[in-house]
Amino acid sequence: MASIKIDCVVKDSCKIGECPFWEVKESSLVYVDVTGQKVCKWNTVTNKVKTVCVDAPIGSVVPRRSGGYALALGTRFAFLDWDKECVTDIAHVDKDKGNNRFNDGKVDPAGRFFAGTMGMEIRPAELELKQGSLYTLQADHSVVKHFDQVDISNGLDWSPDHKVFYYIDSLSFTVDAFDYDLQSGKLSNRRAVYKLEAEEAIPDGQCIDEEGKLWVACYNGGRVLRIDPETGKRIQTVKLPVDKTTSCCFGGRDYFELYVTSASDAMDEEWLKRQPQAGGIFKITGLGVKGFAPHSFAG
Ligand SMILES: O=C(O)[C@H](O)[C@@H](O)[C@H](O)[C@H](O)CO
Ligand SMILES: [Zn+2]
Repeated sequence: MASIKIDCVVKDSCKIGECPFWEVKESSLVYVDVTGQKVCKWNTVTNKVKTVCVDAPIGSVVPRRSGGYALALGTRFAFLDWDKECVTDIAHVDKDKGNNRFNDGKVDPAGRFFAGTMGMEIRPAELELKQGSLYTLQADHSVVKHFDQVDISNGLDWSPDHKVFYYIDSLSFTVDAFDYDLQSGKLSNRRAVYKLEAEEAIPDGQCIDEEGKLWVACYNGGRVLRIDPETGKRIQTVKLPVDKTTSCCFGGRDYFELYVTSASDAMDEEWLKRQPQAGGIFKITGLGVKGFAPHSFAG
């Protein structure tokens, strides 16, 4: 097996880099800076980062079949025309919760956009609890609410056979699974499949590989974990040179590279001096396993 290599490939520092996905047609990585209020695209060929500023904290960006992107922005689902840098609002959630914002999101294999909300943080992981919900934006632009009582809605993905939905509510310190009905988009039978150890800190973003194992980024844990959801065991730990690893996705040639986002928010000068790459994007090669192309929102 090739040895694992970790490179900081984007040095421009995000406050909270999040929600990366690979865009094959431009060999680019698209991601957000949540509190920096930016959608970013790093072109791996030109090595340039292009950003579009938005008007609220942005939880997630996903590709859209008809072109451009769908966003979970503030408490709105919206569309982004990348070339015109134009955002169009589509639907509003959590109208009764003025202090909420969207967080992580991803598109299911049928083209539904899943994204969850949370209360606004005073500091990382310090917020009013149980304010969040998990939502789906359907292809017809209607919104479905799956459940509420969420602390920090975070990483999500689907099993390779599409029968299981994996989900992280960060402050439960577990990775959960639901039975998934792809036909209806309904979730049932919630259970925990992995409980984080103390040094793994806070579970944040996640993605699945072709073997059905989960890669979980650990906020304040400076690592990504590979979890076997069938056995509930951790198979592998890959440590990174920054503590605030936030999310990950597969990309690059044949989806063999794992890209990891990170945050620099709430780090003092001394901490930033020790970890000057905080907020950067990292590429991990040599894992010997590949992931999937992202799905695009159908509407
Ligand atoms: O990266 C995210 O998903 C959130 O936007 C962050 O706010 C972190 O999850 C949180 O700070 C960890 O506690
Ligand atoms: Zn996250």
